Amino acid sequence: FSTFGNNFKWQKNSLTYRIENYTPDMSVAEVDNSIEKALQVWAKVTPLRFTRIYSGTADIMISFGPHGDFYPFDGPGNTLAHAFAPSPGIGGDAHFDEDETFTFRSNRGIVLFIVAAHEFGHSLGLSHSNDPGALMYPTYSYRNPDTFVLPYDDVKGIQSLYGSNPTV
Ligand SMILES: CC(C)C[C@H](CS(C)(=N)=N)C(=O)N[C@H]1Cc2cn(c3ccccc23)CCCCCCNC1=O
Ligand SMILES: [Ca+2]
Ligand SMILES: [Zn+2]
Ligand SMILES: [Zn+2]
Repeated sequence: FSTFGNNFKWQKNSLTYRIENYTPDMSVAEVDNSIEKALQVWAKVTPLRFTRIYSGTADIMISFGPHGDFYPFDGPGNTLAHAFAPSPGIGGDAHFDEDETFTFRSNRGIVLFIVAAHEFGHSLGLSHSNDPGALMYPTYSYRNPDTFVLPYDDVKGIQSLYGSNPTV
């Protein structure tokens, strides 16, 4: 695993997130569920807790499609999404490329849950791993969201920043 360094981590365990808009590829409920599960992947192994807000500025602002920062997207395939390391403002935000076809669990598209879990790794301070089985490996690979378990390399990485879950 690798991180952006110890000064690129949240100084609080309670974080807010906001889903600013939706992809037409999936139902609202499927997008909400994919995002919530992707955040729970990280909450399960750390003291981090996530609260959804519906207006104003959240720590993690989630959006699909054109979004006016310096990283325009690149059409279907290629880069699927990007996210910013912890910091005020755009830090933590996750942007998904609307040119992708996102799916809930089908491998006939890009599984939003997997991409979101990877992006939130960045939002929390992880950069890439060279372990091909790691969630934070630089390239996407299909995994069934219903049976997904966070690989150990990613658990070590996130716990190196935030420690383990005090309730288990
Ligand atoms: C890990 C993801 C969830 C997030 C990362 C982006 S990020 C910033 N969050 N680390 C991602 O999109 N990686 C590319 C990397 C990539 C693979 N290829 C590419 C061809 C061109 C450009 C990029 C790529 C080869 C062809 C396959 C293209 C489709 C899949 N794309 C990827 O896996
Ligand atoms: Ca793309
Ligand atoms: Zn962006
Ligand atoms: Zn990445």
